Amino acid sequence: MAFRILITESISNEGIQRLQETPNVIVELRSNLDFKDLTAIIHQFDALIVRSQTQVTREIIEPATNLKIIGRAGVGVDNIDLDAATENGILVVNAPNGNTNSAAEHTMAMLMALSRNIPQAYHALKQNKWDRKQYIGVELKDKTLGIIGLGRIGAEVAYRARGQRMNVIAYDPFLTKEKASKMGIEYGSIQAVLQSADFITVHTPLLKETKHLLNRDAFERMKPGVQIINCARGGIIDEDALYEAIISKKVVGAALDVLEEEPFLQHKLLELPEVIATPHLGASTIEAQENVAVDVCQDILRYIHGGVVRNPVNLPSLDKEFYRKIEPYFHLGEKLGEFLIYLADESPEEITISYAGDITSYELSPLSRKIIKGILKRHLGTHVNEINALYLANRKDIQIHESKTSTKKGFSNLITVELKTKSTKRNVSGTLLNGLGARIVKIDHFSVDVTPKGHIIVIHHTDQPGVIGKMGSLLANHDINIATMQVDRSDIGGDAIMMLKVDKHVEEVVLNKLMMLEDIHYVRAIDL
Ligand SMILES: NC(=O)C1=CN([C@@H]2O[C@H](COP(=O)(O)OP(=O)(O)OC[C@H]3O[C@@H](n4cnc5c(N)ncnc54)[C@H](O)[C@@H]3O)[C@@H](O)[C@H]2O)C=CC1
Ligand SMILES: O=C(O)CCC(=O)C(=O)O
Repeated sequence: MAFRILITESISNEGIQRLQETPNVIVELRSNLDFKDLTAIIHQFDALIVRSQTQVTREIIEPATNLKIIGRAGVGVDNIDLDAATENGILVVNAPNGNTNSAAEHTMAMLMALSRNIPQAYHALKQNKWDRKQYIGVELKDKTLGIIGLGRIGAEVAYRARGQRMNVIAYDPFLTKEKASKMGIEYGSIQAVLQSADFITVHTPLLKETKHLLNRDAFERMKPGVQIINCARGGIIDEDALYEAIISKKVVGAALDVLEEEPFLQHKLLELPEVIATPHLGASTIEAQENVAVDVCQDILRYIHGGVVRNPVNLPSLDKEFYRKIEPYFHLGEKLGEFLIYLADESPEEITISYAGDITSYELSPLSRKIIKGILKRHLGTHVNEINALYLANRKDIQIHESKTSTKKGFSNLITVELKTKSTKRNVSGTLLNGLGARIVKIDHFSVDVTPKGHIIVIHHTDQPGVIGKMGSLLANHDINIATMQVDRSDIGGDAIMMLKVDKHVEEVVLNKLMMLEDIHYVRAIDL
């Protein structure tokens, strides 16, 4: 079946072409959709690509029953309801690197236009006013630029501002004094930035914690005559507080590329002569648009081809080399989860995943997600995937524990998954045998050696002469061929387990007959 991609905003052809050239991919460009149209057609698509204007809310995501991936051609994902995407198992990818330069350059353009009143002077000239007194500016040299948020763009702005011979002071929760000093800038608390800067530029994402970061209280702490730049997100600045600070002359200029509601046309801030603005142009360069379109489209193609996406937003990111090494364990882990859930008679309450041996040198959370997916998918079906596995487990009040030890437990690598229900605990262990692939090597306290693939019957019985024979005859009577058999027991005449690999699915009626045989405690038919 074709993979259908909907693109709702203008993105560079460089990216679109790559999608269009891929066999079995259908691309629809629909930049004129309103909310209602989008809600009505979204179920037809496997992927959605947006920039910053399309609001991908829960109301869009919930009817998107076929949607698997949302690509954001840019950095900020505040227009996408990530919780709703994660809950619905939809991967979100973005393009975080492609527009860094452009946004940093735009910030510098705004800073310079602001300090020299360029837009206002140009506007006056266009109205035949030759006014040189009104538009006296200030030099940037030796002024202090305060940067709040020293990530990709903030750091690029810092380097450029140093080039303008400005002093730079920055606050970012991840910035250290050492890192700041290596960059030739000063490390400061947010208060220090607010109090000492002549110009303040914000470069954080819009989050709960950064909403109205520059509020009345923040403006009060600033130096009189400060100027403000926002090329990040509307909402980081409280617009009413900024308006008041300009009216009171505390703030003498503001350059805004973004406002809380976009598109913005008739905003009270735009009426103030101290405010200059652009219509969210930070990333609007040929280069940035090509970069982000190519990056996001390539990630969508990687997804289609089963590869590792580079810029996942709601999944841990995996590097290619790491993925190559851990991928065989993904298969084993998911199969262990699928196997184990068949042994549980009640709903799972706790899942404990224990890793032992060399595998513990890797970051294991992606593997744990696969195992949990394997456990949940028997009851939740294809709805569960590695994106929402943790969320769904959480919603079902299943506790997840993970432990690891580099000490080898009989195998160079061993994964043990334990499933606790109200009345039982069952566990299964698996390993990757060098050159031989995945094996289940332990079920509860019994040792086995079974490939986690195909049709398997697990029989728990009492170790008695004749049990195996009766089983074999019953299966033969139903035309079920046994391919391999494994038996282990705790002691002579004690608890025993039998694992039969058979050539076809075993029907319920046959299982019931097996259960009726003497000395049988339980029987499970597992299809992996
Ligand atoms: N105007 C435009 O067209 C564009 C806007 N952007 C926006 O620019 C912003 C920055 O983008 P990037 O630098 O790529 O992101 P980034 O993720 O590389 O950097 C964000 C930084 O903000 C810091 N931060 C988070 N909370 C903070 C807080 N409370 N106080 C101080 N720092 C905090 C983070 O630690 C991080 O270092 C984003 O909001 C993004 O959406 C990005 C590209 C273009
Ligand atoms: O031009 C765009 O799509 C907006 C870019 C942007 O704001 C971002 O990447 O966060």
